[in-house]
Amino acid sequence: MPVKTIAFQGEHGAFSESAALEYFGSHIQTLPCDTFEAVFEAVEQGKAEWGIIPIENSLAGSVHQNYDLLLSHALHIAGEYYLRIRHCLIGWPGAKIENLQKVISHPQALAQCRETLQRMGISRTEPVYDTAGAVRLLREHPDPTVAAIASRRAAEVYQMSILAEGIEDHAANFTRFLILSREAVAPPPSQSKTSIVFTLNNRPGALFRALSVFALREIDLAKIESRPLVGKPGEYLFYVDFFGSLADQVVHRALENLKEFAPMLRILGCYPFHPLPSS
Ligand SMILES: O=C(O)C(=O)C[C@]1(C(=O)O)C=C[C@@H](O)C=C1
Repeated sequence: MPVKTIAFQGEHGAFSESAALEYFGSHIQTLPCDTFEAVFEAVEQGKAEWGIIPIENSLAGSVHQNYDLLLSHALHIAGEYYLRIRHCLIGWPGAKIENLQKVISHPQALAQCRETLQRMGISRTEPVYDTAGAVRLLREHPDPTVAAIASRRAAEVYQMSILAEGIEDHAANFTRFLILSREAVAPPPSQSKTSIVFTLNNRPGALFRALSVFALREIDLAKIESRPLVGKPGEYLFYVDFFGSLADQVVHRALENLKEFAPMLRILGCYPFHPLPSS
């Protein structure tokens, strides 16, 4: 059986790569990409069968750029995966936490460890495009006063020392990843989630009315996110995830109802739901 290629943003050792390996299994080939946009393009152009992107974190919140990319590209959400994010403070062998002057990492990782860094007396941080890339940079520029935040795997890949482990501000630190594909997966009959995006005409109660199409049918919402509608200041796109499958009559009826007054409605994907693991 040919090996499947999964595109992810970052370098070998990134959390996105760990999520891909856990979701698909270790027999896959991973394709590092510089940007999230490049992940979407790799899947569109057939360089990878699937893509994997972070969409939200339980401490630092949503990855807004990926909501925007879901809209500007025609890929489908084919799955989701929650990864427990355990951050390490990684430095040069012999480096000491008390001598650190700067910590570099992906902005999401810095945000997830902000309070711990403060407690350690480290106030200077610098964003880098991914966590594993921060460790590689550290390796290329030997300096015992600089450390990176990344996974244990990244420390192993670049053979650097772990100065502290589990430095996230809260142990319940999970990032939800989405799996992207060119083709929509067949709606799973049960235990599914569906993701949609829609616009509304701004009038009193518009969002209340939109959400009532789900509430009246007892469809359980999982997440709502709003993003600016580019070109129409003051207007928004609403991204909603709910429990249920496109194969369910009740979901079908809710979406037909929403279409009656939503100027735009797009289904981003219907996929097997992945439970949040316990921390
Ligand atoms: O930099 C990485 O290792 C990534 O995979 C990116 C990313 C993110 O963008 O949220 C993924 C998981 C963690 O939340 C921190 C960083």
